[in-house]
Amino acid sequence: MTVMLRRTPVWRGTVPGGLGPTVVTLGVFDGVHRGHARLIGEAVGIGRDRGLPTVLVTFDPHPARVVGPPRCTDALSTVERRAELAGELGVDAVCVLSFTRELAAMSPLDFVARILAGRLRAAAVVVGGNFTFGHRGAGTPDTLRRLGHNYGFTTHPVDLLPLAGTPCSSTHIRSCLRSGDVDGAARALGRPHRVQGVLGARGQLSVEPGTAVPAPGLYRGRLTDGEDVVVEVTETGAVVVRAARPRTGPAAVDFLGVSG
Ligand SMILES: Cc1cc2nc3c(=O)[nH]c(=O)nc-3n(C[C@H](O)[C@H](O)[C@H](O)COP(=O)(O)O)c2cc1C
Ligand SMILES: Nc1ncnc2c1ncn2[C@@H]1O[C@H](COP(=O)(O)OP(=O)(O)OP(=O)(O)O)[C@@H](O)[C@H]1O
Repeated sequence: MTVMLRRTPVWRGTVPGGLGPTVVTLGVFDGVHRGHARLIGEAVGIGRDRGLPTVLVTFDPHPARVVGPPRCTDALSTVERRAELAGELGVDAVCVLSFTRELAAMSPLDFVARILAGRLRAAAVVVGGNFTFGHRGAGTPDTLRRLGHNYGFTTHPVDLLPLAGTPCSSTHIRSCLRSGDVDGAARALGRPHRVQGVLGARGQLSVEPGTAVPAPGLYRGRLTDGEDVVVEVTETGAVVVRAARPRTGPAAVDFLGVSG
């Protein structure tokens, strides 16, 4: 288990002693979209009311890369960016669980006993109404509520934030990006979609494999140092930044809209 504390770059190891009891919110949280923000807001509120730290528990890689039917899991954010955004929303610590086949095989009871109650000493658990966990996704918010009676935590299922009739979801944002609808992605995220990577001499932005980039086309973008740029996504999915002031090295570009 990796733990990242706000203003601490990366903490690797077990949950630091003295962190618990905690308020825990659970899920992948890719992109930290507006629905996730509702959930995190609820968790942070409970943490403040009870005087407890709020811990966001996330999974890496995306569980759907390890188990279940294949589906698009292109990453809307790196784990570090997820942690940064969660920190901005008031989360005190982020635990990254390696989603392995071994973890996937854990029963809901084992996950609660060993991880939620055992290591995190959860006093409250906040999840979306559609959250599932444990082998074959058998655990639900109701399972958490029942187990919580024995393990001493309260369970807080949160209604899913809708977006034009359907729940706001990472899947919806990935689908917006695949069709080049960066405005739709931004509406669900609550901010422009950001792609991080390393800028090369000809403006090419090298990104981690499996990063969600918009459909091929030309976009208005902004580098995180504030410069407005044109960004081309090529037919092969390469990202090329056309900046007046070329530079190289680590960079991030926000997709503001379609160009032209
Ligand atoms: C301990 C544990 C075991 C899991 N086992 C499975 C599994 O066997 N099959 C599966 O499709 N998903 C499994 N999952 C993934 C969950 O169903 C779910 O995708 C994950 O908890 C992320 O929730 P979210 O999609 O609401 O963010 C497991 C999750 C956990 C925490
Ligand atoms: N629209 C929403 N409103 C409130 N909570 C949400 C919403 N969408 C997801 N959640 C909750 O946020 C946590 C993280 O969920 P998850 O990362 O699976 O989001 P997602 O957007 O549904 O992802 P994906 O589309 O990839 O399945 C879970 O507890 C989930 O129930």
